[in-house]
Amino acid sequence: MKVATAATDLEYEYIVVGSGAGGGPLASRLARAGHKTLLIEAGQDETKDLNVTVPGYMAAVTQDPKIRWDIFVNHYADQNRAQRDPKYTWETGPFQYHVGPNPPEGAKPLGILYPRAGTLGGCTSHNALIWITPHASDWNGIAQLTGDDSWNATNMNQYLDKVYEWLPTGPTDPTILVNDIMLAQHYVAGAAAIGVGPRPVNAVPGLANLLLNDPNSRINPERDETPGFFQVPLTQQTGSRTGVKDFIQSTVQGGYPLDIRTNTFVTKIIFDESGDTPRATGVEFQDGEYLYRASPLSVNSTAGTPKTASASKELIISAGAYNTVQLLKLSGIGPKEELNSFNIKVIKDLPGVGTNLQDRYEIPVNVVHPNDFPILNGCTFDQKPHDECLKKWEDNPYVLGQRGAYATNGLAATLAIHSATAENEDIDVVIFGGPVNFIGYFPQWGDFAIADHKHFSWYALKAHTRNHAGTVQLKSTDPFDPPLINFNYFDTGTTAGGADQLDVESLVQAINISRKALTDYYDYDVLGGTTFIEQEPGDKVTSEADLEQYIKDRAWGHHASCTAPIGADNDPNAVLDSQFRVRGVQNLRVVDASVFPRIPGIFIQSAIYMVSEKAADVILNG
Ligand SMILES: Cc1cc2nc3c(=O)[nH]c(=O)nc-3n(C[C@H](O)[C@H](O)[C@H](O)COP(=O)(O)OP(=O)(O)OC[C@H]3O[C@@H](n4cnc5c(N)ncnc54)[C@H](O)[C@@H]3O)c2cc1C
Repeated sequence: MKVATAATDLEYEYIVVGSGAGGGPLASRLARAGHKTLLIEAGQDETKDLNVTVPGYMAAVTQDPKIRWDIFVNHYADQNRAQRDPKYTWETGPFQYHVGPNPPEGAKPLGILYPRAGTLGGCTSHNALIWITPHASDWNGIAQLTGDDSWNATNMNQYLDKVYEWLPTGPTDPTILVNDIMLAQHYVAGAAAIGVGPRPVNAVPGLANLLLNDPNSRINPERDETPGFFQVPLTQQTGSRTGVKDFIQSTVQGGYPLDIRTNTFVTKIIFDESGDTPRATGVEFQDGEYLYRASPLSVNSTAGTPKTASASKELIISAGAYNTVQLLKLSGIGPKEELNSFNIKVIKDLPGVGTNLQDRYEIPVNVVHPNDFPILNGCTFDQKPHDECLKKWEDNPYVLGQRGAYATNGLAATLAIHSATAENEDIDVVIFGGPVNFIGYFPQWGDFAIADHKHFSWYALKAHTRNHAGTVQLKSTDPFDPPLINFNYFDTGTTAGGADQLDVESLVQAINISRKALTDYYDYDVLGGTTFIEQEPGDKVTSEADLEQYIKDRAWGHHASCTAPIGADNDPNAVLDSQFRVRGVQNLRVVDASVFPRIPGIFIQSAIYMVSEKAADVILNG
């Protein structure tokens, strides 16, 4: 890969900061249009690492010290309340953690782990690969809010086509699943719980048929509202992870003028203030591995000397929902009071920067069987010579069905539901099933999730959540210090019109459906799967009130977004206009998960990729 090295090299037409879902496609498109473009990435290129390429390692990759950033967030400002979550984490030494109650003397409270990736491809290089495209209402909402018709869903379709030019996707091969009868029994029961299960005698072929249902169907005009049982499309091709990393690399290999500068951390945006309106002209950065203090390898890192790079046309910030906010604020773009309190010179008072933080709410029902799921036989998830599933994956590179368990993320099927408290006609809850013990994120969550092969989770995700009361604020003026992140969950966040309660009720309904799937499992005992015991929430948590408490204590999210939102011209909290331009300054845009006024769809990477393609179109074609 071509790498820009000396500071004197660094004059570009466009600079894009961050190579994730937002920055990667855009930088590639700008270069493919012939523009000299610099893509700056804090992390390094780990795209050949098996942790990244093997879908079955999707938990292991989030623990990889070369890739991971440990960000800790607060679900509740009240720490006593926050600590009701058994995932609440304490620091006992540098990157040494205690999880749960009774921390050792002197341990420092941190909050809830929010995994992030500092690496080429950003979080798309470590995410769970799930590919579910946005709802039409997501785009039409932005069109309505801004009066910019180019956001309407029909027009946005072209950007999905653009993404598919470089991103292969596909579901888990059904033959991998139907060989595991216990797993198949869970899946048919899930289908039965929502009224579409095959008859028991026809369970296995019936399941194979159900797994043909595509949740992203572009043929069904009622796709957004259609409940049912669906396959889960993944960002994979013949069982290897795909993502923007591939598009970036093929752009460089194709000889387009794209320079990638990895191990480079941008600390500040440079403005020319000589005119009436401040104009972004470039960035200050430092070279060095693992500079950000969220990286466990930062303990040994040393920053290089500060350098600069200039952009003659535009600078685009795509550092993700947390880091884009941090960079804007450190550069003088944000709420005046907060900037003043840190003695940061105000370039533009934009009160909305770092507000409006949104996410899903997710919650599991987990059971344990007395025996292992056969699909996981030989899987040790550790790349060691005894990892027979890796051998199978490596020995069968071309045929998806023969690559075995590692050719999937383990979450092969989902129930899609329109909950009783959904805001509109769209599906608003999905419930994924897989042979895993998933209870959310905490240090070493991946090891916990696959510590044995006996667990099964139905885990629910509430889409179109109503809470928009989260914040991202500076902790200090040190650019390597992660910011303060408060989600203000449920009744401590957006409560107008009973918003918090409506979201909780959707999740109670999801738990009840998950439990029905577990009851219906026994209707299919002709398949011969063994019995199980519910562990989470557990048989003592049954009343409505107890279920609500379980959800409020333990829910989590992993689609942080909306912190530098696009909005109407007359909205003082709108950070961006409908063309991604930062209001009140010139030559500066934001393109990543931050840009949404409302959290889109069910899974967010598709929406961000589409937005990135749209931004390229706007920048190149006006
Ligand atoms: C564990 C996990 C699983 C997920 N699974 C799914 C899934 O299955 N499906 C789905 O749709 N979504 C999933 N997501 C969410 C999705 O991957 C992210 O929302 C998406 O990648 C965000 O894109 P982004 O461009 O906003 O930010 P990112 O992808 O985070 O990219 C930002 C990049 O900017 C770099 N950067 C940050 N600050 C600086 C700086 N100052 N200087 C230089 N570089 C910088 C970072 O290193 C990073 O590479 C998951 C997220 C997590 C954490």
